[in-house]
Amino acid sequence: MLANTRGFLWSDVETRALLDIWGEQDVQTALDGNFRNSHVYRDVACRLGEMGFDRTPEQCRIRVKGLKRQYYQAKEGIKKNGHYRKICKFYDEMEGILSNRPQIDPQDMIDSVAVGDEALDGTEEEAEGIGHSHEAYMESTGECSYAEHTVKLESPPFPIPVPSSSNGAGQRQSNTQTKTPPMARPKRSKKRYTNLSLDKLMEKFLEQSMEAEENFYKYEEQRLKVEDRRREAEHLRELQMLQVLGQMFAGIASPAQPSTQTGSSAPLLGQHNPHHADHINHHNMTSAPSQPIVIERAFTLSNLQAVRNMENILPLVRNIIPPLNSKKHKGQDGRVGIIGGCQEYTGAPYFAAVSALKVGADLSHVFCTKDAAAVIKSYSPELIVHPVLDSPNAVEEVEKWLSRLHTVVVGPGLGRDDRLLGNAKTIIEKSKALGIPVVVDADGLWLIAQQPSIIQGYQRAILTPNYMEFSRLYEAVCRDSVDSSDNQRNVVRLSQAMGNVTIVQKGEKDIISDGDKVIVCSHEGSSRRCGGQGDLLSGSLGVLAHWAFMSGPEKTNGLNPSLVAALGACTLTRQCNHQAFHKHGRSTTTTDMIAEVGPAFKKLFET
Ligand SMILES: NC(=O)C1=CN([C@@H]2O[C@H](COP(=O)(O)OP(=O)(O)OC[C@H]3O[C@@H](n4cnc5c(N)ncnc54)[C@H](OP(=O)(O)O)[C@@H]3O)[C@@H](O)[C@H]2O)[C@@H](O)CC1
Ligand SMILES: Nc1ncnc2c1ncn2[C@@H]1O[C@H](COP(=O)(O)OP(=O)(O)OP(=O)(O)O)[C@@H](O)[C@H]1O
Repeated sequence: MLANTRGFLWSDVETRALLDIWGEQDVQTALDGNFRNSHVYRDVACRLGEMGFDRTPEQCRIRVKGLKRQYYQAKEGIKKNGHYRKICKFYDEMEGILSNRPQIDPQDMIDSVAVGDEALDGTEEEAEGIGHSHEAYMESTGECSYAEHTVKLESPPFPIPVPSSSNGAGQRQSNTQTKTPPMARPKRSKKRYTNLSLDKLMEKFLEQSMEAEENFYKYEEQRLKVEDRRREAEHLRELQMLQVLGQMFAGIASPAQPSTQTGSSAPLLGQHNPHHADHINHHNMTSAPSQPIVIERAFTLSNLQAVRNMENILPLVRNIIPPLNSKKHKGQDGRVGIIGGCQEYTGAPYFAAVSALKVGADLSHVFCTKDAAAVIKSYSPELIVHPVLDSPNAVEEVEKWLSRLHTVVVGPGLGRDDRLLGNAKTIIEKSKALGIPVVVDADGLWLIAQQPSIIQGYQRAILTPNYMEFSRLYEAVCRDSVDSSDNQRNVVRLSQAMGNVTIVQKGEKDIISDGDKVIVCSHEGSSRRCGGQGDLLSGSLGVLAHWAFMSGPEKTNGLNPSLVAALGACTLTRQCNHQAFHKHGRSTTTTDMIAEVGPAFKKLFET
């Protein structure tokens, strides 16, 4: 369990908050000289919680341990080669805290590692600073990469000499001795040999650390280049297609509509387009030079004439809806899997799964914990409920079904238990390997905020954060706080940082972006905000995403299928809200909205 949370990302803001608390005089005093410090870290975690950061005492302790390790490594690095400071991002903060404490010479730490049990006589704080160097290094890499990008440090190719310690003095070293400044320390002839070789070991260790770090960045750079090339090729294809479409539209444009065009010539590159509708705005927000702007031109050309308001873009959603006919068999119009549902939350997965059915999926599966399954089944006989998510072989159980599913929706009612989140992570990875569209909502987004790379760059992923979930994601990925004055820019920026994964930021207006284009949906809903509306959205989106990806570019007018699906799901959810509110007013619940899915769908997409 702990292993799952250990690597989870700490944002800079969170780390600074931790350091502020940990660096306080009373905390330091409590830690000083105390071998057992769990009560102190309980207090630290509690205070961190009051600041809005949900961390366990153990996570705080491990994070501090990693930071101390980095700090001592950096300090040692400065002594040795003067440019090792970069390994410790929070060097100044650590220096401010630790320099006020009794000095511990890094060499002492090395000595202590070599003599093993010697550290036991020091405080736990000191022992933490020196032990588990590999783990600490792995943590240190969490500073500049995500958990799965940790750089593995090779063990030294030679054994670390551990002197036999039959001598009691060799086994135990007093507290004061550990803290004695190196100059005043009595010489220990027996250890001199050990110290010398450990010096070399330390140098080698530092060299390997830097080499590993350099390699990591090298590979990361290569990976990004390959990704760029792939995206360029994709853009080129899109461009060609859109140009053809643009020409077609230009050819059929009637002279009776000259006011909708910017003249016979195409709009200037990057020029603001005055014909953007109030409800739906398409912007190419990419500041990259030629290609994306040309795409905007082609895109705008075709859409200037076809898209003027919400009613005009709905045909794209209509296009992707599979026709009903008697030749089809059960399952063909969609088999959706919801990954979520635990003891506390049984409504959310039910809402998502049943909404998927009501939109038009043929089969809707829920993969939940054992204790949630009977409850969810009792809500609806239409759902296929698998009580597997907390079983020891959860992933294998889900995997049996995965290849038959068309979409998975991860997160509604999942909860934040580490084991369930770990299983959800593996299920996402397996879905990606199968190319299945993945919608991530609610607690699934919590997981992604901890480990964005799970979904980063997967273009069939759609994330549906509410404002809170968005801020959490944004801070974790962009290492910045959201700019509340420019939501569209925030959404584009997050999408780009996530490798053009589609983001749907839900709210008063839903902002949808794939990092390249933005759609703003402000279809009329209501002011009733009962819980579960987001689940209706994610379940509907699951089905629409499958239909959109199945349809092909001619049906979506070259627009990213994720954008079309997202616009459809947002519009539908808001319409359901509108209709339900019309009937029930303040007493509207998500169940009332689900009852409106059929009529709302018909009104929006089938008339
Ligand atoms: N019937 C069921 O079974 C349902 C189960 N559900 C399931 O519950 C689980 C947890 O989901 P969650 O959304 O409550 O958790 P999380 O994101 O931590 O939010 C916590 C706090 O964030 C805030 N906040 C929220 N939205 C905001 C906004 N738009 N703008 C600003 N702030 C906002 C708000 O803080 P407050 O206003 O209370 O201070 C809130 O208390 C998840 O599995 C989900 O699927 C739901 O689907 C509902 C139906
Ligand atoms: N202020 C608002 N005005 C109109 N519609 C809104 C508003 N806020 C949210 N919505 C709509 O409600 C739907 C769900 O968004 P919401 O922010 O409630 O999600 P959520 O918090 O994830 O929901 P859940 O309760 O399922 O966790 C979206 O379709 C969104 O468009």
